[in-house]
Amino acid sequence: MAVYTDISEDDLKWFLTEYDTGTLLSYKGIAEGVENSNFLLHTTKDPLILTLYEKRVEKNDLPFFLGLMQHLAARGLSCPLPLPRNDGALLGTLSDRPAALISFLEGMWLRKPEAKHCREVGKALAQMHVAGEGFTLKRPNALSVDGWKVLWEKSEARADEVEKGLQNEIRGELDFLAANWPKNLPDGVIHADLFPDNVFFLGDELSGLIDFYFACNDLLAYDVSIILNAWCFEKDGAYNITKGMAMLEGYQSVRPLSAAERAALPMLSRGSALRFFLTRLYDWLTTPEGALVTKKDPLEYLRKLRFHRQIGSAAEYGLAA
Ligand SMILES: Nc1ncnc2c1ncn2[C@@H]1O[C@H](COP(=O)(O)OP(=O)(O)O)[C@@H](O)[C@H]1O
Ligand SMILES: N[C@@H](CCOP(=O)(O)O)C(=O)O
Repeated sequence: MAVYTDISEDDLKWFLTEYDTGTLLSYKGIAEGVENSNFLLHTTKDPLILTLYEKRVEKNDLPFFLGLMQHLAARGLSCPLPLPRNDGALLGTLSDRPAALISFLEGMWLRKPEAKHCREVGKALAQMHVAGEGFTLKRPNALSVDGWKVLWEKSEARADEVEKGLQNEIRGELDFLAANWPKNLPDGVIHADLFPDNVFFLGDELSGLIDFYFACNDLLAYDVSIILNAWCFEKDGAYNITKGMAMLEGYQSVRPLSAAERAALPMLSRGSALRFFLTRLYDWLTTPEGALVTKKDPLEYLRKLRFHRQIGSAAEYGLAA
């Protein structure tokens, strides 16, 4: 699932009068996704995605997300483009939610990505980092070290229900990362959630990136650590160095990592594993039984975090010297 808010056909038709979309032929809710309600619309013109922004998305951040998609698309990155209303605004209101129409991107996400796909993802992330230069709006990363503490405080008391000993382990990890978090690395606009379900392929060719709703300004190499975590581990928890090597080669074919970024990669990977552990843990503990949304396993990211703790240098991820 992600259809948290239902819409009526009459309300949708009324909403569309503000846009140059052609006539509505059909619409349906999209089951995938976690954060927002998404619908696929067929009209007499191009197909469109309608997104209703739900409670975890801060309304004040929407101009950043939608403006970023425009900025990246204008610089040649394949990503959805928000459709302006007749008055030029990118946002409207539907069923009492902020709502936007964005272009439909062809392709589908890969359930079993291989090393060749990881190379394409690395390359596309670097292209996004380069294309993001010059984007003037700013959005600090709410899910970095300070945000992790806030999130942890909401789950801490019940953490041992998920695994005994977690309270102590995570407290120690947060203190360690706060004391050792890298500074003075190159920063810019990062995607911050470039998981397999947010990258579309047509055959083996990457057709585009979606879901910019965690995008923010942060360390570029932190985004690299996120894709290593999201793409390069197998279902049994093993790190696949062939995938890591391909991904890092793909990234560096567009934007070579500096020596300081390379050295920081194990720490950044530890941090990004903790970040996804914490959001998943919070959702795990708070999503009511029977809710239609599929809960993601926090322990998957705890295992990744433990793996990164014993990494000596980025060469162990497959980073060429
Ligand atoms: N621009 C798009 N083109 C095609 N499909 C899309 C597009 N945006 C979203 N989708 C579909 O909607 C699903 C959920 O979108 P996503 O942005 O990941 O939602 P959420 O932010 O709720 O996680 C995607 O997996 C995809 O199937
Ligand atoms: N990628 C995150 C969850 C966010 O889901 P998305 O559907 O918005 O990409 C995770 O796996 O924990």
